[in-house]
Amino acid sequence: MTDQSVPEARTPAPEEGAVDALQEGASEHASSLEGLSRRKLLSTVGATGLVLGAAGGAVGYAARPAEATPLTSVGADQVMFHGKHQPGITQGLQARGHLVAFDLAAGAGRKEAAALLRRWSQTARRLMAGEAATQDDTDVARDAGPSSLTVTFGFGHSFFARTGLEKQRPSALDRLPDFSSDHLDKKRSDGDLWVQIGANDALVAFHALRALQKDAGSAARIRWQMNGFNRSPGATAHPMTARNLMGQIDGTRNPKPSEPDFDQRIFVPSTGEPSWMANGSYAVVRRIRMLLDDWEKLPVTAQEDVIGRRKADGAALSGGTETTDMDLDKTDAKGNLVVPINAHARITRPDQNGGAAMLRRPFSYHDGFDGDGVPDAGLLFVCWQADPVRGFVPVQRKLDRGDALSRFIRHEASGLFAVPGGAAEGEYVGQRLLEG
Ligand SMILES: C=CC1=C(C)c2cc3[nH]c(cc4nc(cc5[nH]c(cc1n2)c(C)c5CCC(=O)O)C(CCC(=O)O)=C4C)c(C)c3C=C
Ligand SMILES: [Fe+2]
Repeated sequence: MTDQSVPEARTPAPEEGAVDALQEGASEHASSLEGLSRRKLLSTVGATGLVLGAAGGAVGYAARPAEATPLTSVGADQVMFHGKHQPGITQGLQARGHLVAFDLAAGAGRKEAAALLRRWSQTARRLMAGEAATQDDTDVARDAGPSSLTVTFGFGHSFFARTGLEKQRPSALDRLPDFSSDHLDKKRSDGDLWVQIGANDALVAFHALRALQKDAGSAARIRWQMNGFNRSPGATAHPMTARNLMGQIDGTRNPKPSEPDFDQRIFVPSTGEPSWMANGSYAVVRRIRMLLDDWEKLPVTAQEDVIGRRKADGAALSGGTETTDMDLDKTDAKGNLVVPINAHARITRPDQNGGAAMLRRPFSYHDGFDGDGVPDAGLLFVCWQADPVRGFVPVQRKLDRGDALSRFIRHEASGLFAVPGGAAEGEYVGQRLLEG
């Protein structure tokens, strides 16, 4: 029963009286609480019908049975760290996200990078399983289950020169072209290493962020960090496509894993080049500010023309429901196209871009208000593809020439990262690059 791999410092210390209560029907569990992982503790007591909670107004952690309070599935949901692909690509949107870029420290090279990726992978595996990070865990995520935590690691263009691995740099990682409408802040762009953290609990996500930052030690320092969010699971009456901060249903036409060409579009094939990128993917990250003061002045019908879809239910302006195919040729009584020629959802379609497709998996962000009250809010646009030159780039080139949405958004930061395939048991992410 006891999981010796979990540091004692992270085990819950039941409040006085709590153990007594636990012993009613669960004495074997109460006596072996020491050493249980956070997740195992929750599921074990859950199975006995008892749930530990921090109820009762106690300061800090109080393992106290809260009768008939089930552990919600939000906390219990777990994503596996090991697998063919890294986590955090095909999973559903999480309520909380941190995007962080690190630069290797001066003097740190391939050896230090390998040790760092090993440490990071171990930490990510533990945290995603609901376990403690280290002996001196901060307890920030104590009481919570894994909460669908995912941690994803990527390498930026500059990583390869710093580690003497230029020959291993994929051509797909060539720098993105300049786009005429870009307003990029270089300090918040690019980076040697990129980490994406997502979870359905804000404390679980922050806990992972802090643990990974500590793991970086003297090998790497944070270059930039962005914090994002999505709707909380269970907030809507039934599962729905997400909304963004413009109020639109966003994600409707994302490629679906059930589609036959999904893997081909999103992942480097297992026989792909370079071989260390087998089953990996490329993430384009753009911090896109929404000019909400301008957007919110538009009547809803004008907003709908900008996108080409209805705001309420996401259906194409040509009719039907959210999932009905858009009729690009449909005209109204006056002969005008019902989906305007410059509508964002028309212009970005794969069939209008030589098949270019990407999996969009964004977080919204809000970093307060500028001095004049203008919101600094928008989309941390993260999209995944097997090759950005055939995914993001042609679509963004077209958007850069001006679609109807362009005057309401501004690209303020950018990054492109090679995200290797998932680590097998006993391996760390990027091992085939760093030790190959
Ligand atoms: C370069 C790629 C894209 C950027 C940048 C982008 C920014 C952006 N998009 C929205 C809102 C919506 N986008 C929608 C569809 C859509 N957008 C892209 C690409 C980029 N968007 C694609 C490939 C698609 C799907 C096209 C298709 O296959 O039909 C939609 C419609 C609903 C949907 O399908 O998701 C909305 C709404 C915002 C707000 C934004 C920048 C802030
Ligand atoms: Fe879009």
